[in-house]
Amino acid sequence: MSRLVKICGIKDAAGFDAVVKAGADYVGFVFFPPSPRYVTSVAAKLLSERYAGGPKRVGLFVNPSLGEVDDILRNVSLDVLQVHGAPDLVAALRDRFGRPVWRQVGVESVSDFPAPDEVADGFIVEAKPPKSATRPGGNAVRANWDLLSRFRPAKPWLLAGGLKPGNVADGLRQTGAPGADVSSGVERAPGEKDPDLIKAFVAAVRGV
Ligand SMILES: O=C(O)c1ccccc1N[C@@H]1O[C@H](COP(=O)(O)O)[C@@H](O)[C@H]1O
Repeated sequence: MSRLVKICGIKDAAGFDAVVKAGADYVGFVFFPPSPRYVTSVAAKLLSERYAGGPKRVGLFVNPSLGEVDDILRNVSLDVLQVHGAPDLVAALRDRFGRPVWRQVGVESVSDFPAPDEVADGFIVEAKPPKSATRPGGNAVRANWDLLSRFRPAKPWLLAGGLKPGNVADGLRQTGAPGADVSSGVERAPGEKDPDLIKAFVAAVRGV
């Protein structure tokens, strides 16, 4: 089985070009202003236009209003919406925008696993944020892989949280996840992507 790979938090041309060159399946733009990876929709559009084809564009939102997502989609074409928010919000976004919506979920126990009847098109699964965190994701915290080896949803999902080139293969094997999503593990400083780490991360996923 070929695993999927998403590189999230791209905000400049060097990072975008590295994702394309490495052959990742998805590139993520963070539309959450407090994040060091925040990018405007205009900047995301300019980056997206650097290549025809290439990775699918994922927009990351934290509890957005429908109006906010609408404004962003007027500027940049996104293939997938990745959302921190309740299942009801996911359903509303799917209805309104007619494109796949993935819900980002923090898991600490089996009771945090999404319900089998959730309408999301997929899940990004990571650890819950530490109490001191200023954002709900992208905190470089590794999920409980042993717990996730019991997560077998009917929908596609990506393992996230604290992944790096050196641990992603183990994470995928141990959890059986169909793919991986990374942000801080391919950075040299918060928000600054490192092309060599992006290349190494994608190669590590492809090697599983
Ligand atoms: O990256 C962010 O700044 C961010 C902000 C708000 C919500 C999610 C965010 N990132 C996502 O979190 C996971 C794990 O990231 P990491 O590899 O541990 O840094 C990933 O899906 C990011 O896209």
